[in-house]
Amino acid sequence: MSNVLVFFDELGETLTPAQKELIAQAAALGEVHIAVAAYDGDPTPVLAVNGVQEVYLPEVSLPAPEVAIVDLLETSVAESRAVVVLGSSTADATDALARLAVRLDTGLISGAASITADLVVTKSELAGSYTTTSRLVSAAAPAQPLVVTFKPNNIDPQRVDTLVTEGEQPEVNVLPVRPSVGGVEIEERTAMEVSARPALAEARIVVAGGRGTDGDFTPLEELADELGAGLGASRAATDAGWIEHAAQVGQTGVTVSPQLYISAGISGAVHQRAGMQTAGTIVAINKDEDAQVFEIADFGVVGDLHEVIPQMIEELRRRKG
Ligand SMILES: Cc1cc2nc3c(=O)[nH]c(=O)nc-3n(C[C@H](O)[C@H](O)[C@H](O)COP(=O)(O)OP(=O)(O)OC[C@H]3O[C@@H](n4cnc5c(N)ncnc54)[C@H](O)[C@@H]3O)c2cc1C
Repeated sequence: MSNVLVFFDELGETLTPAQKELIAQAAALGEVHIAVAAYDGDPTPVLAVNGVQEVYLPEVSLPAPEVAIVDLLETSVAESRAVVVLGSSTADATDALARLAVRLDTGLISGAASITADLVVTKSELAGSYTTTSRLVSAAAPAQPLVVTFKPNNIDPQRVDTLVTEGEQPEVNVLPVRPSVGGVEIEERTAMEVSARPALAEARIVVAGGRGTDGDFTPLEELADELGAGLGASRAATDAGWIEHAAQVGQTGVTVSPQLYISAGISGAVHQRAGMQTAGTIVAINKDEDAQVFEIADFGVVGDLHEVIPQMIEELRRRKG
C-alpha cells in the first residue's frame, strides 16, 4: 500500500461531495493523509473518516492564493512520504499543486478522471475527443511523487458514500508554516452570494440555458430546483446579462462534468461543447432539429423549451408524488 496525500485548499463544516470523492480515490490507492490550507476552528472532526491516518495543518489558516501553501504541501509530502498527491481541479487547488510540482521537480496531470493502483492516470482531452492514459516518468532521484488534480463526478455518489464512512479522529500535525511576507496581500474578501443550488463545477446535474431562453431563466431555475441541479448558461446568455457570468459553461467559462447535463435553447457551438462534452448523459432541448447540440446529445427533444420544460417539471412532481 502506498501513502497518498490529499490536498484541500479549504475545509468547511462538512466535506463537500468533491472532497469525499477525492478521499475515496485516495483510499483505493493506500493510506490517506490530508493537508488542509484554509480552515476555521478545529477541522479534525470533519476529517474523522475511515482510512484517513494523518492530517497536516499550517499554524495559521492559509486561504488561496497564499503562496506559502506550497511550503505546507512540500512539508506534508515529506512527512507523509506520499508517492502521489491528489487535489481537485479547481483553479485554486491546481495553482497550489502546480507550484508544488515545480518545487519538487516532478510531474502534474490535471483534470484527471481516474487513477489505478500502479498510478496510471486516465483523462479526457480536447472536449472529450480523446481519452489519454499517462504515468510519471521521474527524472529526479529519489523519485518524487506524482501530482494529480481530479474533475468531480467520476465516482457514483452512492459508491462514495459506502467508501467514505465515519471513522476515528486522525492524528493532527500542525506544521510550522505561516503566511508569506511580502508580495500581494488580500485585504478583504467578499464571498459570493451563496445559492442553495450546488456549485456549478461540482454539481452532479446541470441545467443550462442559452439564447433560446429569450432571457427568461425561470423555467430552468424551477427545473434545476426540482432536480437539485446547478444552473449554467451559454455565453450568449451571460453576455446578454440574463444570468451572471459565473454561470457560463464552455471554453472561456466553467468546465463541468456532471452525470446529467440538460441543455435548453443552446445551439451547441464548439466553445460551449468544450465545457460540457464529458458529461455522462446529455439531454438537449432545441426547436431546431438541425442544431449542432443534437450531434452530442444522448437524448434530444425538438421543441420550444418554454413548452417542454414545464412538462418535465410537471412529470417530475407527479413522480415524486
Ligand atoms: C473565443 C470564444 C470563446 C467562447 N467561449 C464560449 C463559452 O465558454 N461558452 C459558450 O457557451 N460560448 C462561448 N463562445 C460563444 C459560442 O461560439 C456561441 O456563440 C455561443 O455558445 C452561442 O450561444 P447559444 O447557443 O445560447 O446561442 P445561439 O447560437 O444563438 O443558439 C440559440 C439556440 O437556441 C435555439 N432556440 C431558440 N429559441 C428556442 C426555444 N424557444 N426553445 C428551444 N430552442 C430554442 C435555437 O435553435 C439555437 O440553436 C465563445 C466564442 C468564442 C469566439
